[in-house]
Amino acid sequence: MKILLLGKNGQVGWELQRSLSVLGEVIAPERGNPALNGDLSDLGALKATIAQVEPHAIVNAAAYTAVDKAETEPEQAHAINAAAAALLAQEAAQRDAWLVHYSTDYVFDGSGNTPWSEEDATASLSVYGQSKLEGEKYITASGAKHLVLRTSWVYGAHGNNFLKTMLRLGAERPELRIVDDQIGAPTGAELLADATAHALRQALAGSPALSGIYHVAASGYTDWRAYAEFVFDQARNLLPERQFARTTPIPTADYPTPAQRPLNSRLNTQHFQTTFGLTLPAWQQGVARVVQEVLST
Ligand SMILES: NC(=O)C1=CN([C@@H]2O[C@H](COP(=O)(O)OP(=O)(O)OC[C@H]3O[C@@H](n4cnc5c(N)ncnc54)[C@H](OP(=O)(O)O)[C@@H]3O)[C@@H](O)[C@H]2O)C=CC1
Ligand SMILES: Cc1cn([C@H]2C[C@H](O)[C@@H](COP(=O)(O)OP(=O)(O)O[C@H]3O[C@@H](C)C(=O)[C@@H](O)[C@H]3O)O2)c(=O)[nH]c1=O
Ligand SMILES: [Mg+2]
Repeated sequence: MKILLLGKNGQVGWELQRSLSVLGEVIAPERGNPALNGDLSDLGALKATIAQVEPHAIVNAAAYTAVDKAETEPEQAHAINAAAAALLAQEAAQRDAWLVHYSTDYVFDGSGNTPWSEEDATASLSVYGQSKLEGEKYITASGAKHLVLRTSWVYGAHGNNFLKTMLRLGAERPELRIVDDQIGAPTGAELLADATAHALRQALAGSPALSGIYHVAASGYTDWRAYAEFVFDQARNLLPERQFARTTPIPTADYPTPAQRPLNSRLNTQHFQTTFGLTLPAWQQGVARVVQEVLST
């Protein structure tokens, strides 16, 4: 079993190097390596890499994830999140290989307050979300066997994310103003990588009928301010001698950003849990572990 992993140095890619290793040989090219190039902005090189590896499964954890920057770099976001996804799907279809790909809560407009299901209508508010949505559409239309895993608010000890930003800023400043009207589930890169490996194992052994879009996120939900407050509570318990910022809740209108973000990012994960027989734990569990890991390094 050969698995081609793209984006090995990202939050999720880093954890996939570990979690996929029990399924077979994981080949994870660096981008820009002339011998085996994993650059998603070079479609010719990407095609050659796939031809050289002849994988049974392609797992794509690479993406353009700079949400605000994407507003002024739509071509780059589109190239990585949509055009490269289309090529991966085409190459997977030709070889009858599985394609695992990640998408986002930002494909939704964030209306209402109930969790979004897979079949709910998409309407992205941002360039990033639109580019991810386009990538999804290419994949689902390609005929390739696919697992498109939509997730939310990813964090991990490795890489950049809101949790680590909070620990850094919270140690420097007395007060942080944080939005409390955007709700969602912080999802650990470790959880996502483990869930991916379990689902892919079943997909490889099972039927193409498992092919589809799935929502995969930790259970429960919070808002960004309450999430930050939980992070600081954990941090204060671990390091009582240190000071961490107090947080002040603000509405999204008071925190202007280039990209508009959905207010309701909750994802209904029932379909994923029942299809693959997995239980997605409460978001607090992984956050507590990663706070501990980050503060001990
Ligand atoms: N982060 C989040 O909160 C969420 C992420 N997702 C999705 O989950 C997936 C994984 O995200 P996450 O791990 O957080 O992302 P990261 O931003 O941590 O990692 C993305 C990786 O993609 C790589 N990459 C970017 N451009 C290219 C390129 N042209 N060629 C090759 N590699 C490239 C980056 O490389 P380099 O390090 O060199 O820049 C980086 O290692 C993505 O599909 C993302 O859209 C979904 C919901 C939430
Ligand atoms: C740093 C900071 C952020 N915020 C707000 C801004 C924003 O609404 C929210 C989160 O900020 P971030 O920039 O970390 O979030 P963002 O980069 O938009 O995170 C998103 O990334 C992409 C890749 C996804 O797919 C999404 O699921 C989501 O995780 O917190 C504050 O209110 N105060 C602050 O001090
Ligand atoms: Mg970000």
